[in-house]
Amino acid sequence: MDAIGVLMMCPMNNYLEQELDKRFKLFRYWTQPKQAEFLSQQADSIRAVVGNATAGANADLIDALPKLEIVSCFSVGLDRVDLTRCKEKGVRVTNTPDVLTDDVADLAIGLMLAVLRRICVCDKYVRSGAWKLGDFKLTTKFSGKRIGIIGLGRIGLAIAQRAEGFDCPISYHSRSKKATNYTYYSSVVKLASNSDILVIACALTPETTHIVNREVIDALGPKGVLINIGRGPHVDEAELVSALVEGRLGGAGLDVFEKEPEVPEQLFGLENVVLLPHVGSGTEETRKAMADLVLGNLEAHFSSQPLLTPVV
Ligand SMILES: O=CC(=O)O
Repeated sequence: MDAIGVLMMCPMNNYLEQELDKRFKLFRYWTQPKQAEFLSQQADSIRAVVGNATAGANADLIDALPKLEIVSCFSVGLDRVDLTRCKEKGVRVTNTPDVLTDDVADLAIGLMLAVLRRICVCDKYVRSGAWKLGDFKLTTKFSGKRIGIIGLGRIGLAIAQRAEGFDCPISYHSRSKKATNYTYYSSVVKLASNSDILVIACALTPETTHIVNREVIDALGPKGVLINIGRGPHVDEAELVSALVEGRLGGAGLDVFEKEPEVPEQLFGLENVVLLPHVGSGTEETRKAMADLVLGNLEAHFSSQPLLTPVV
């Protein structure tokens, strides 16, 4: 039997790439100089697409691949996959939930601590020799701060559980109230006005795009801190930047940006902002577990076994 054609959309993980190469006929989309031509030439041999948070499968790609059976995402977020088109065409979709929850939640707490305690600025202070000239200024206590979480799914819940260890009261906003003792707000603005730290941990959908807008930022206020470990487009970034520059927001810890890897340069000089290059799940352990899930889903699909983490 001919090897099964798998199209990988962009470089994402060396181990995953090597294993795909061993088990399938792997096409690397990013190495194709003429992608439209390549797609029409290989249209009949590609049966799977492997995408991630940067490049997935949009309607054009799905339509260009008539033999496509499965999109296996090396990410938990599926905002780069046209799920509606996949459903229409009977294309299965999988992602990598659970295995990355700890890392993303750990990083969210790390960002809160880094922003409030100015950890990155302190590090620069020591390295630059400034400490010899005087002590670092006082910062803001983290333990006990009121945490508001947008999205109480797996990751939101893991953040809440960690923050409880710091005696932080937890509230949340989600589409519906959950069976928990945390305080529920049906409005994001109300959540923000009752939080010291607002964390974005929901999926990116048309409904959650710019869920953090000027009104929410103003409700969080000049002492409030925004943490985004979700997706850049959850936040109206132009509003965020002006609020930070004008001192209308107390600080921000951002792992994601609207047009990453482009990051607004106005943020570079701000001490109350911590900027990370979308590394929520970026540990050796977790990326290996994510790769194994992608491979496991593909193997299951092509041997007619139940998918490990089906979405569609
Ligand atoms: O951003 C990363 C993911 O969705 O897994």
